Amino acid sequence: MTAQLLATLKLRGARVAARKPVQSYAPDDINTDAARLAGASGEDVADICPAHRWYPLALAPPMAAHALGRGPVWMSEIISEVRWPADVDVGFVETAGGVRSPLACDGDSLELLRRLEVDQLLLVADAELGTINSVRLTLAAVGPIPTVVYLNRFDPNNELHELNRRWLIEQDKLTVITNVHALVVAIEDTAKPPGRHHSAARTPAPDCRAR
Ligand SMILES: C[C@H](N)[C@H](N)CCCCCC(=O)O
Repeated sequence: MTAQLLATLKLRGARVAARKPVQSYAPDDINTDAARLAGASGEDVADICPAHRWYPLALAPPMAAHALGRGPVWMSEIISEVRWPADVDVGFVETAGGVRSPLACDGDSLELLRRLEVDQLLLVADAELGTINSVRLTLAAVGPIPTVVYLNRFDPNNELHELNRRWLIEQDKLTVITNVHALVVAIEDTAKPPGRHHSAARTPAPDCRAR
């Protein structure tokens, strides 16, 4: 979804950039998140996610790093590796998992958003049963960051999807978007260049003891 969003913004003339500070993925996944983002933004994939932050194992990144025998992942390091080109209108930071999913031994996606001073959250949620709970829990964790909720795989003919959408708008007073074109318009209306960024195991525990 982020890749489609980037590609559409770019087609409409915006200078876009994406960052994925760390990625983990199934070893047979040849189209990683960073590769998809690079295909959409036109950037070098290593600018999106440095090669040494690729962990080919479907676990949270610090767990994957440990299981692969790689060094520990630290928040300060992955944050210091996030650099933006000078001439960008909209920058996206893509996290991994949910906001409380570990990104590093000493921090999660929520901490990344805070430390990067993200000024807008694009919360991608499933349109299906359970979405209201997960949206509410996420927003409770995140606190007062302007947020757009995007309901992924929304089918307007699906009554549950439509009831979920209306509940989040009417009861929770959220901005809820269900198609990429409406999302593009919302982002174009509110985008600020990054600097203020925009956005978005069964193995042994990782060794996070020593730096
Ligand atoms: C491998 C997968 N696609 C993601 N990159 C990692 C998701 C980690 C979730 C961890 C958790 O919250 O328990």
